[in-house]
This record gives sequence, C-alpha cells and structure tokens, in this order.
Amino acid sequence: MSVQEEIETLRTELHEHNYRYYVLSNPIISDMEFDQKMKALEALELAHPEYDDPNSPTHRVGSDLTKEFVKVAHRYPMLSLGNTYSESELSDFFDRASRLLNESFEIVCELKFDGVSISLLYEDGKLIRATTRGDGVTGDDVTTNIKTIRSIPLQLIGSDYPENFEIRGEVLLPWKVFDTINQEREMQEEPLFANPRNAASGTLKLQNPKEVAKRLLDGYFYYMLGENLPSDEHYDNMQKAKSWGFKVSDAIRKCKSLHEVFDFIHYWEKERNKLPFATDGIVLKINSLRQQQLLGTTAKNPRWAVAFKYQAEQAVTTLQNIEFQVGRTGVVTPVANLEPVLLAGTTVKRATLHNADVMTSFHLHVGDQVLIEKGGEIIPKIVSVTYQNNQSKEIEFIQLCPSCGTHLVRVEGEAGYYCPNETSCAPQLKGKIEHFISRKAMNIDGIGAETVDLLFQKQLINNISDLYTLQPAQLIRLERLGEKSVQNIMKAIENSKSVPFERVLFALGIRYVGEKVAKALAYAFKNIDALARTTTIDLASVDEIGEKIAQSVVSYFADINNQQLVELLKQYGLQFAIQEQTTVLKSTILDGKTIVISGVFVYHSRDEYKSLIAQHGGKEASGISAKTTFLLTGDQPGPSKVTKAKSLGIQMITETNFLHMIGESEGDKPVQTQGTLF
Ligand SMILES: NC(=O)c1ccc[n+]([C@@H]2O[C@H](COP(=O)([O-])OP(=O)(O)OC[C@H]3O[C@@H](n4cnc5c(N)ncnc54)[C@H](O)[C@@H]3O)[C@@H](O)[C@H]2O)c1
Ligand SMILES: [Zn+2]
Repeated sequence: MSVQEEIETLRTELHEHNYRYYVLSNPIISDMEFDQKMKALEALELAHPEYDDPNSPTHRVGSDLTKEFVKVAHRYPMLSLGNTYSESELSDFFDRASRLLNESFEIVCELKFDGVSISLLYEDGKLIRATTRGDGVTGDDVTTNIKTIRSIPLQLIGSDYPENFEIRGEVLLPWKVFDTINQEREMQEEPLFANPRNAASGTLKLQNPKEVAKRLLDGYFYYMLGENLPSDEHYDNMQKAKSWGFKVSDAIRKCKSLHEVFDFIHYWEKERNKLPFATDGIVLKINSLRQQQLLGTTAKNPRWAVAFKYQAEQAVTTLQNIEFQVGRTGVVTPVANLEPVLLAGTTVKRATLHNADVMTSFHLHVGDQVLIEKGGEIIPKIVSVTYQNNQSKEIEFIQLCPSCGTHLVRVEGEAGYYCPNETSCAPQLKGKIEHFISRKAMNIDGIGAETVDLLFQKQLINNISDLYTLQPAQLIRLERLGEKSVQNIMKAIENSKSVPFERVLFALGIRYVGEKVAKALAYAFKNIDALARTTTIDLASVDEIGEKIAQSVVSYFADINNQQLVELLKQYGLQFAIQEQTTVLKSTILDGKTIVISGVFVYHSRDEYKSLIAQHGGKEASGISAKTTFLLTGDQPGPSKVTKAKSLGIQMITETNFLHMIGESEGDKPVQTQGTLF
C-alpha cells in the first residue's frame, strides 16, 4: 500500500468509527484502538504534508449532529481535547506551556467525565438553551431533553451571576442506571449499550423527553465562558458556578508543579473506581483565562488543556473452563470461568465470550493464561491468550444443548447457536416464566427467580399457564414461603388477569417481540386471534415490524404448543384484546383524594404509580394546590413542590408508606448495583 493509500484508508476508517460512536452511539472498536489509529494518521500526515486535507479527522471534531434536531451555532467553538496515555507527554505539555508563557502559571486538574459534552446558555439566571457539541461549530438543540435532568438548574441561586454566560459540562449516566437499562434491554433482546457514555449520548438524542426523564441522567460542569465572568481564574469560576447551583466536582485541584499533577493522577487512578459514574482520565487546564487566551487553540483542540487517559485495566489469569448458558429464547452463550483476579476494584471470576465465533477465534484450552480487560464496559472480556496450555485439547463449542441434549441450530446470518427445544428445555422454560412474571410484563410480584426455581423443582409449574392453577395449599407447604407471601403471590397472579393485552403479548416472550414491538402489534391487530391468523406480508406492513420479527411471530403461532398455551391462558381470563381505557377498581381507599407525585422511585415507575392511584379510586394531579391531599415523594423530589407542600401544610408520603396504605407490595427492587452481572 502506498503512503497515500494508507492515509486514505485510515481517514475512511476513522470517519466511519466517528459516525458509529457519535451518531449511532454504537462503537465497534475500543477507544484505545481508535486513539492509536488517530495517532498513526497524525504521524503520516506530519511526515507527508503534501497529502494534507482540512477535512481529515485529525483536524476536525467528531460530529454528533443528527437530522432530528434544530441546529444552533455555538458562540465559541466547542473543541475536543488533545489526549495522551503517557506521563512523559504531560511533561512535554508542561514544558511547552512554560516556554510559551514565559511566566509562572497554575494547572487545574479535574476528572475527565466519560459522558457527552453539553453547552448551556443562561440569561438573567435562567437556562435558555442546551446544545450538543455537534461538529464544534454548530450543535443540536436538545433543550427540552436537558430540562428533564433534575440536577441541572433551570433558575440559578443567588444574584452574582453574569447576565449572560455559557457553561459547559458533561451529561452522564450513573453506573446504577446504566446497569438497570442494560438489564431491561437484555430482557427485551435489544442490543446492549457498550458503556454509560454511549447510553448517555443515545438517551440525549431520544425524541421523547418523557423517555429521557426516565433514564435519570446527571450532569457535571467544568468550564465557564462569557464577557463578564466573576474571575480570571478558571478554578474560582467553577467555585462560583457551584454556589449558583451547578454540580461541580470536588475532585478539582490547583497545582503549581508537575509533581502535584502526577499525585492527583495517581490518586484518582484507583479512587475513580468508587465513583458512581464513569471517568476515563484527568483533564489538565491552565488556570488563568488570560494565559489560556495567550496559548490559543488549534482547529481541533485548545493548547491550554490536555487530557490524560487511563489505560483500560488489564490482568492475566487462568481459564478454568467454559460454561454454556441457555437463555429464555434458547440462545447459548459461552462464559469463561476464571481464577478470581482483582481488576478495576472488583474481583472478576467470569468473562463473556459472546458467541461461538468469538469463542473459537481464541482457540482456548483449560489452563490457558488469558489477558482480560475491563474498559468502558463493565462486563470484562478476554483480549488475548498469553500462554497456551497445549497439554489440554482445544475447547470446542458444544453441539448439544447442555441442559436437554437437543442438537443446537444456528440461524442463517447470525452468530449465535440456540436450542430449538422450546417446550421442554428447563432453562428456557424457567427463563420464560421469569420473563412472564417480570415487572414490565405481567408484574406478578412476590415471585422471584429463586421461587420460580423452587416451584419448578417441585414440579408445581412447568410452564406459564401452570401459574394460574397454583393453589395456596400447595405453596404453603414449600419451605421459605410464609402465609403472607403466599397471599401476596395469589393476589398478584389474580391481578395479572387484568394486565392489558399489549403487555400480555410482550409477556409471552415471542422471540424479538420486545415491549415496543408488542405494543405496535397489539394496536395494529387488536386481538390475539387476528394476530395468530396473520401472514408475514401483513405483519411487515406494520410500522416498526421488520421481516425478522414477522417471521418469528408467524412461526410462534404456527406451533401447536403455543396455540394450546394461548387457549389455556384465554380460559384463565387473561386479556387477549385491546381494551378501551378503563380502570379496574381494586379498592376505594383513595376515594376523594388528590395526589401529586414527585421524585425518582425505586419500586414502581411513575406511570405505575399513576395507575395505582386510579386503581384505588384516587385522582392524580400535576401541581400542588390547597386541594392536594398529599405529596407522594421519591428520591430527589422537585424542590418547588416540596416548598409549596410545606407552606400549605400538605403531608409528604414516601413510596413505601404509600404502598402499605393501599395494600400493594413493594415487589422486586429493580435498581441493582454495579457488578451484579459478573
Ligand atoms: N471507539 C470508537 O470507535 C471511537 C470513535 C470516536 C471517538 N472515540 C473516542 O472519543 C475520543 C474523542 O472524543 P472527544 O472528542 O469527545 O474527546 P475526549 O472524550 O477524548 O475529550 C474531550 C471531551 O472530554 C469531555 N470532558 C470530560 N471531562 C472534562 C473536563 N473536566 N474538562 C473538559 N472536558 C471534559 C468533554 O466532553 C470534551 O468534549 C477519542 O479519543 C476516542 O477515545 C472512540
Ligand atoms: Zn435445550
């Protein structure tokens, strides 16, 4: 390949990766690989200025512009940051600054938050616009979405803020929320987000602000711009911003020497693993704004700042064996069991191998030494084999289902193998039951994965329809279940008979029919008989339904076992047709009461609380007034609502107390902590 071809190839690749990363929020290579390619291109362009091109990815900020939003020009260009993984390059940065400034200077060290950059404009203390970085010159106007983020002030506190200024920061998705979203996506067989940054950027570009609000984004701020800023020092401006109500991290330090800078870097290399959100390095900024001006910028980066990025943490350990897990739709996933090793603050015992192709590409043997990495992703993965144990035979991907022995099959064009024995393969049956009873499906609370396992072992349930023949007397005999929980289970099963058709359809667990698809199908076909009779052609004419889904629906209903299952469920009284919006009254406990909801909830979603209020005879209202009976508060309730409630002497009730009041249970706690997957 000639040098020119090499340059062109790298440019094309980098453009493509930028697009996948910023627009699709779905990168296929690691950041480190991306940065290496970028450095390689920079080196080639430097050595061969004759092939320079102003459109090269080395000269431009990667663009996140999409066609769905209004475009807004930035007042000041929004640049990227030069980055390095090496401490000696930081010394170079320091030396260059001393040479160019030729006077003393301070460096402010901050965390490099791994989210999406955002620019906010404030006028007279009010948020007037929020814009993404876009291509650095223009960005997407995402004001409505940003306004759903509770920690971003819509009105500033105090009075010493400039009339007009811009503040920049990072929109983040906390690890906890990231885990929950991915667990939900996994259940619905939607592609998982690789890391919180991709999830945050995907969220910010959603068209429905209500959906954005549900994702519980957060925001940290790290730079102020404008004509009349309070101070010439970046550090002081950030402290001011904090006093006006912005979230500014306490992990910020003024340094006079490189020594202090390295201290900060080394300290946070370990400590950052304890933070509730992702970070990928440290940012160094010259403190004085006057000195920043003197140093200026390139087309892509300021010369007064640089990012030091931490290497993804890696470790070497021994492969003990490979386990093959069967999911509820029969898909088989190879998982590596490893000798436990400490990595990025947690003990790692397992790593995913995704599918047969990925697994066989490593040619693994029991006793191999493998290099594992935990980068932006929380699920560790195998990077390479560092020592091959040839004493042992290469581990092959299985041909028979590890649970039921059926021959596995592979769908044309897909990487995964699956067990076709839907009707009697235990992990599939159990998985289907767990899916059926889950919160977003039939919401049969009181039964968790362990109880399903127990019921299954005792042969009380073998498939989902058996749930409806369970008798309290059978349950009470099981160890671990008290009278109260048996009652709750029976009540939840009974209540599930009024769950609307679209959720029943989702609950059936038809391959590729997630929550959204189920809704689209329910509204298009109105009832299960019409859906069961339909053809792939009719199905494909429905919005959001592609050929793959259509095929899957048709083959589901062609199966006699599924036909019988649906018939049975119909007899038990489940909803198999769209209903006009009517509420089934469960009690009149809340009769005559007007309730306002505020905050973030743990046990049920806001929408579920709204329907619970209606089901118990109450009325939900959006604003507090003298008519309000009480305020149902979750975590971080809106401050204005709280103040108003207090001033009117209106009682505030927590979600647990509320659930007790109406006699509903708390169900499975949906929010789980980091690291529960592996
Ligand atoms: N894997 C891929 O395919 C792929 C593709 C494109 C880009 N990338 C990654 O993204 C990087 C480029 O992205 P980028 O231009 O957003 O740069 P960046 O993320 O490396 O650094 C710049 C950004 O850092 C953020 N930031 C966080 N904390 C900050 C702080 N305290 N002060 C100032 N800024 C702070 C800002 O949003 C700023 O825009 C690449 O280096 C690469 O690692 C990866
Ligand atoms: Zn099987």
